[in-house]
Formats: sequence, structure tokens, C-alpha cells
Amino acid sequence: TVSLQHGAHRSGNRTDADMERWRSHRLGQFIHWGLYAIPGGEWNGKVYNGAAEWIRSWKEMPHEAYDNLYKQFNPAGYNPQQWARQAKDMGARYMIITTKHHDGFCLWPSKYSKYTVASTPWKKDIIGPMVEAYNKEGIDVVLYFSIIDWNHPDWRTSLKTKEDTVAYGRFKVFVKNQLKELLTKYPTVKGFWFDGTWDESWKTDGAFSDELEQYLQSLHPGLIIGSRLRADEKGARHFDSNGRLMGDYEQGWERKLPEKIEDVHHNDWEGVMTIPENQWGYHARWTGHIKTANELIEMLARSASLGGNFVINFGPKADGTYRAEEQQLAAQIGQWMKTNGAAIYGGGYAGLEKQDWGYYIRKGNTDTVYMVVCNIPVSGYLRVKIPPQQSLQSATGLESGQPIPTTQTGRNEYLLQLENKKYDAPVVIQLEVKKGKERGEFEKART
Ligand SMILES: C[C@@H]1N[C@@H](C(=O)NCc2ccccc2)[C@H](O)[C@@H]1O
Repeated sequence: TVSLQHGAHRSGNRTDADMERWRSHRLGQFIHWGLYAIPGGEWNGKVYNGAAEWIRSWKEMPHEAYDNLYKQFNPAGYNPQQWARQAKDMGARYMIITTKHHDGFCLWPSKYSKYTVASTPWKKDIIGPMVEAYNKEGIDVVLYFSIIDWNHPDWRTSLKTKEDTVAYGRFKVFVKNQLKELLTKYPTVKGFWFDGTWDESWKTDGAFSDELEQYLQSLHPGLIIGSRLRADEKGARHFDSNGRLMGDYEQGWERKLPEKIEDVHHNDWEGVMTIPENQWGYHARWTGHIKTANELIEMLARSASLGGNFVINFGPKADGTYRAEEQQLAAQIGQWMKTNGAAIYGGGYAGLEKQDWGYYIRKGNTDTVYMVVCNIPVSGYLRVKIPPQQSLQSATGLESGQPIPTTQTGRNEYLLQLENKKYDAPVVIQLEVKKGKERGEFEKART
């Protein structure tokens, strides 16, 4: 190992109450909202094929045109109580909101910038009422903050000259001031979700990002900050130069998910997912594959089964309303969560051998293990293998409440029989798996 001043300061997961709460959420909502929703992926009759929130970087979008969009920001349909209700109905336990994306526009009236909602026809703070409305529904709020800030004259992607270094030094003070301002104005928030930290300018100052993380923790003990904020003094990100995770959870799973527990090494982690292939901000024309509720539910089950949180992204329109596809998906997911949320909330890695039919999720440290069956076998039989020293005590349909016909087919091996019907959503079975040699009821039946 190399000696590091600004690498990971802790190995293993945080065990404090704030982290336990975050870990138990399992399902979150991401909201990307800002000036980019005004063009909505189109400009001058042309369609931008990139991610809508990156339209300022498109050669067909003059910077001056984009930078004046704030003069049109006036979301008459913005209703944070309605947004929070919809998130509640979906079953989200936390929400991540873009306070400032790469374009540098602030959805709160920052005193450190002119490029904020205060300069728009809307004038009013967007973030405050949103935090209040979500907290009122019992949903925790995490603030997304981009280090990249295309609007700020002192931001740099790399430091080529002395002038660059002086300017970027001013920029880092600005960043620290804005983050302190956000914690002071919105003290109930539970964390920051940092983004835009891949530039050379940021990576070369591991000391600053380390000190910034500690500063924020000192202002707001228990704050949850992922691995995307920091670089160590050698420029390594997420994992320091000794391979140890920096931050409170692995935050690299953007539009992709781990396959097996080795991919996440039993660390806390979070996956963030778009509904279309790659649109975070509102894009008028969704192209390519739009994920269905069942696909998103399966991703959620996979995430919980591997000990991670799953966050589904929504991109409200410029007028503050949601597009129909997003409203429908939120409702469909919510319907499934109403019946099956017990298998997700507070769930984690079960330690059982993965089978083709879907995912095992253990409820905390209990003997309760849920099976989220996403692939209904033609045979109707679900194979379950229990580790030696453990035994299967019972198997019950979560929704039906009925016992699942189960036969033992070998040492610690069982076949569960699904009723022969058409399933239009993942189906959940609740197992009680006892540790220790105690013989399960099925074994008694056999011998
Ligand atoms: C959460 C998303 N992150 C922003 C982004 O620029 N992603 C590009 C990216 C792609 C892959 C790894 C890191 C960063 C996107 O605009 C969204 O805000």
C-alpha cells in the first residue's frame, strides 16, 4: 500500500443511525430540473441527440442563447406538494434534487451568484418549498450539486496557466460558500450528491476535496456523501490508490447496475437510472428503449438483493409538470410497492446462491428472506438451495398469504411450486430460513 493523507479514512460501512436509515430506503427518486427543460432537447427546429441537460454543449446551441434562457423560467405548473405526493405514491423513501447542474444555474436564491431563480420571472426559491413538501410526506431529501459550473468565470476543466490556478482557487472558495449556504438554508437535508468531479482541475486537489468533505460533515454531522466527490492526492477517484472506497457509499453506478456481490464488495452503494436510455433533464422526444415498470421493479429488486439503493430519475417539463409516461410509471411502481414493499424496504444481501428465477433479499439480519421472482419458469418449479447449517422453515406467498407447496429434493435443496397462472409483475415469496441444525418442517415430512 502507499501512504496517503487524502485517501479513505474508514474501511467498512458506516453503522450510525443516519446511514442505517439511508440504507433501509432502498428506493429513491432523482429529479433533474432546470433551464435545460425549456429547450427540452430541441433548438431552432433541430433535435439534440445527447442528454437534454447537456444541450449547452451542443454546437447548434449558442452559449449566449442558452445563458439567456433564465429570462423565460416561470414554471406556472410547479406544485411541490403534488410532486411529493406522487413520489410518496411511488414508494420512494428519499429524493435527490438538482440544486445546480453543470450549467451553473441555481434553483435556490444563492447570495454568491446572480445566475439563480431570483433573476428569473419566477423569482421565488424552488428548493425550499420542495424540501418542505417532501419532508412533510416523510421523504428524505438529498441535494445534487455539480462541481462543474459552465457559467462561473473562474471554473476550469484543467489548470494550464498561473491565472487558471488563481481563478480556480477563487472557484473552490465559491463552491465551499454555496455548499455551506445550502446546509444553512435547508438544514433537514440528509446528504449531498456530487457530480461533475472528473475534470483535471478537481482531481489534482485531493486535499481540498477531502477537507471539503470533512468541513461539510462538521457543519452537518451524519451527512451522507458518496464516493464521487473526492480524489486522493494521486488523482484516484471513488477508490483511493490503495483500493479503498472513499465516501459513505459507492456512487459510480450511473445507468448501470452490478451483477453479483463481488462487484460491490459488500459496500453500501447506489444505482441511479434513467427511464429512457440516456436523458436526465426533460427531452421532448424520447427515442430508443423506454423502460417499463416491470424492468424498473426488477432493477430495484436486483439492487436491494446486492445491498444497494436504486434511484429512478424524473425530468419535469419547463412548466413544472411531469410528462404522462413518468406519471404512469410512478403509479405502476407504486402499486407494486404497496403490495410488495416489505421485500424491498430494509432489505439486503441474503447470502444464498443466486437462482435463475430472480433475487433473494434478506430483511435486515432476520431469518426472513424474500424471493422476488422475475423469471417465471415454464416448469412452474423454483429451485431453492439453503446453505448447510441452515434450514427452510416455511415458504409463503407475500400477496396471497398462502403457503407455497414445497418438496425437498436433496440436502438443503427444495423445489417450490408456483400456481399455474399468468403473472404480469414480479411475484414475491417469503421464506423463513433458520440458522443452525434445527430440522425444518419439510425435512420432518420427508423422513
Ligand atoms: C447523474 C448524471 N450525471 C451527469 C453526467 O454528466 N454524467 C456523465 C457521466 C457519465 C459516466 C460517468 C460519469 C459521468 C448527467 O448529466 C446526470 O446529471
